[in-house]
Amino acid sequence: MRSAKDFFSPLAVGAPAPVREIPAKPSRAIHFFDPGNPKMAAKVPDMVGTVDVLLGNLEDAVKAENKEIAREGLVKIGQEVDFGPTQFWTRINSLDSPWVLDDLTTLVPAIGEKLDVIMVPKVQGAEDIHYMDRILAQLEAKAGITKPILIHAILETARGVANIEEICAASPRMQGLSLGPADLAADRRMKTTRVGGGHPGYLVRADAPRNEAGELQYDAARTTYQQDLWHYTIARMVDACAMHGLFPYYGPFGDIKDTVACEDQFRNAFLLGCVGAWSLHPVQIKIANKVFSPSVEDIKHARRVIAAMGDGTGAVMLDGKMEDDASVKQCKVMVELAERLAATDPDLKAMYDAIEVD
Ligand SMILES: CC(=O)SCCNC(=O)CCNC(=O)[C@H](O)C(C)(C)COP(=O)(O)OP(=O)(O)OC[C@H]1O[C@@H](n2cnc3c(N)ncnc32)[C@H](O)[C@@H]1OP(=O)(O)O
Ligand SMILES: O=CC(=O)O
Ligand SMILES: [Mg+2]
Repeated sequence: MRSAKDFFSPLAVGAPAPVREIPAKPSRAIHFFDPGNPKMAAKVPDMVGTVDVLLGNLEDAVKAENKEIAREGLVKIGQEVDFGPTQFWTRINSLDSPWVLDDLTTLVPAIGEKLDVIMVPKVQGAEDIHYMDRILAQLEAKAGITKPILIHAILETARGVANIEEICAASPRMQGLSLGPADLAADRRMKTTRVGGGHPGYLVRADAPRNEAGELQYDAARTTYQQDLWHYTIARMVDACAMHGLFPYYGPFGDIKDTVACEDQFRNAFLLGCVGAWSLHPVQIKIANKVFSPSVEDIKHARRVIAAMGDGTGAVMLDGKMEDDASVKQCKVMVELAERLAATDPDLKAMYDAIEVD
């Protein structure tokens, strides 16, 4: 591990200086597209401004025989499209694949100045981030890139989850983490075959009722409550990210048609502290934009608490509830997020501006 003294030194002569703070840019939906799929690629220019992040995916979901076409397609898009307020990310192939070296040596010189973040799949430990950190510095130096490309790691191996702290702390380039529930389930030998989301078998059941004689009726109909398979990992990811100044994201929700359950899964992640989720299909962008933006009710309440709390210390009663130093901080989290999102989302700005605080 590098010492605190040289943590922020470039790892190659001529590479740009690492950032000291990860910019909190809107990233409610990280929208995946296959740059080698002509239909999807053609939609990218029109999606600019409608989604916070456009990500050209080179890894899983791109067939082995199309890896080069996808990489070339991404270079073309990167060179031709003006991304305006939308961030431009890519997911490269995994570090143990035969494609990743070509991904990096092609993308950084060709479109490195435009790429905000590189998502690295199947990260196992700090050694993977150190590898990326050094090679990116070398490539940036060689290509004369002026701003460092950030790294986003997917949490999708058991070892990656076990090493989550060292992954987050491995480089000043670390931008965030995403939960990768499909690969993680396989790697952990979980018994779900779904790409994210819940599972009807993962539940708790209400206690058995008793009959008039006081005997337990195990066969009686009982309410069951489906639980969230991903709660533990998401909560762990949120803590690690908050501690290290990074941003946590829920990953893919594969049941594209079930927009209702997708919204629930995204909302759980939002409530736990995630800033966004992946969108695999255009229909999921709207869901993420809605769920990861504080609601009008939340902002109305937060503004009332902040106003009532004055200098932010002490305790007051508002609508029959106690508010104090801690709850005003919770409210500020909401208001600051709303302001940040509203700065690039005029519809959201209009919605928040119309709120009247009584
Ligand atoms: C576990 C993981 O690693 S998840 C991350 C990797 N997976 C991905 O990136 C998957 C990305 N998404 C996709 O490949 C596709 O959305 C699929 C395969 C899920 C569904 O594709 P389709 O069956 O074509 O969906 P559908 O018919 O509803 O598409 C409607 C239109 O939206 C387009 N579209 C679909 N997905 C996308 C997308 N992600 N981005 C842009 N356009 C898209 C289609 O090309 C189609 O265009 P058309 O109207 O001009 O014909
Ligand atoms: O890459 C994502 C996953 O769920 O696997
Ligand atoms: Mg994966």
